[in-house]
Amino acid sequence: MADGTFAGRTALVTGAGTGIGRAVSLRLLALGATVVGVGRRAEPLAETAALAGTDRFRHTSLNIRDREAADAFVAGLGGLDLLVNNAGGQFVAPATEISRRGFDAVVDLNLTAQAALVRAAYPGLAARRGRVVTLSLSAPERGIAGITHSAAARAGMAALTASLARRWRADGISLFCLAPGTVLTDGVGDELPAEVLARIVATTPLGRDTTLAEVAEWVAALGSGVADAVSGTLFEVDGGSGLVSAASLMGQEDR
Ligand SMILES: CCC/C=C/C(=O)SCCNC(=O)CCNC(=O)[C@H](O)C(C)(C)COP(=O)([O-])OP(=O)([O-])OC[C@H]1O[C@@H](n2cnc3c(N)ncnc32)[C@H](O)[C@@H]1OP(=O)([O-])[O-]
Ligand SMILES: NC(=O)C1=CN([C@@H]2O[C@H](COP(=O)(O)OP(=O)(O)OC[C@H]3O[C@@H](n4cnc5c(N)ncnc54)[C@H](OP(=O)(O)O)[C@@H]3O)[C@@H](O)[C@H]2O)C=CC1
Repeated sequence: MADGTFAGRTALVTGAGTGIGRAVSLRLLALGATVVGVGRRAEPLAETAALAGTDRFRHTSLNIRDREAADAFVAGLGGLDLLVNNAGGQFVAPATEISRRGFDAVVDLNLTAQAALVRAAYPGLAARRGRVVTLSLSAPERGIAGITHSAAARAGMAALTASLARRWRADGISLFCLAPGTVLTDGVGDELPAEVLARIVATTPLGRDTTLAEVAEWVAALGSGVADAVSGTLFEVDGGSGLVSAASLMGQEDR
């Protein structure tokens, strides 16, 4: 993306204090955007602000699962050029060991709360003919044993994105899902043992992880408008890992 691509544009990035959300925020800022970063914890957001070194980064503690607070916050932003629905995640567990509360928490974070953010952002996006980029997982519709709750939620978000794209085209709004392969963030490191991560990366056809810089550039490109001939699509920017990793994150004994 060329310098200044986002000058005068405003983006909301969820999960902006860590990993992918931080990298995306810094890239959008470098391209001239004003970025509103949210997450539950103030400290990582403040670290992103220090790295950004510009008053074009504004940050606020917000739990996107707190529906009333999230709706009010998004409404208060007014016109919005880009929503980056990045806050998400799950825990790895056999399907038979996921409690009702555990299932609900993951579906709430990765589908219901993300969908509510998109809904809340609609007036602001329509005012600016804006875009939505939702971070997702590769090939959720082909199944990912070990994170069945998250695969179900991400497939739901992909379906919602496609459904809204059909209707919101008339308002000039484009929506995308972006599934990176393995991005070696602290978040994924906390979630999966190092040997599992190494196996996933080693079996990726490209032979490596997806870098933060690659993910950030893809989000910037999708958010910029260069891809507006497309809408409603899930892009798998994963080095082919979705082709081979749909089997299991856990091993054959998973139920
Ligand atoms: C993996 C492939 C590539 C993907 C990479 C990434 O996504 S990188 C991004 C990586 N980053 C992230 O993933 C970060 C985002 N993740 C999160 O914010 C949270 O982990 C959460 C949303 C998944 C749960 O949020 P919350 O605060 O609502 O959770 P809570 O503590 O209140 O528990 C609710 C229920 O869940 C249950 N439970 C929890 N852990 C386990 C477990 N290991 N086992 C079994 N169950 C578990 C817990 O027991 C409870 O049920 P119970 O016992 O009452 O019946
Ligand atoms: N890393 C990878 O290999 C891959 C990652 N992804 C997806 O990309 C996204 C970012 O992942 P990554 O950067 O690696 O992981 P992180 O764990 O670093 O990022 C998750 C971010 O979301 C925020 N967050 C979590 N829950 C909430 C909430 N309820 N309200 C507000 N913010 C919340 C966290 O901040 P806080 O805790 O302060 O709220 C954190 O900043 C996730 O959706 C992840 O599933 C997809 C495929 C692969």
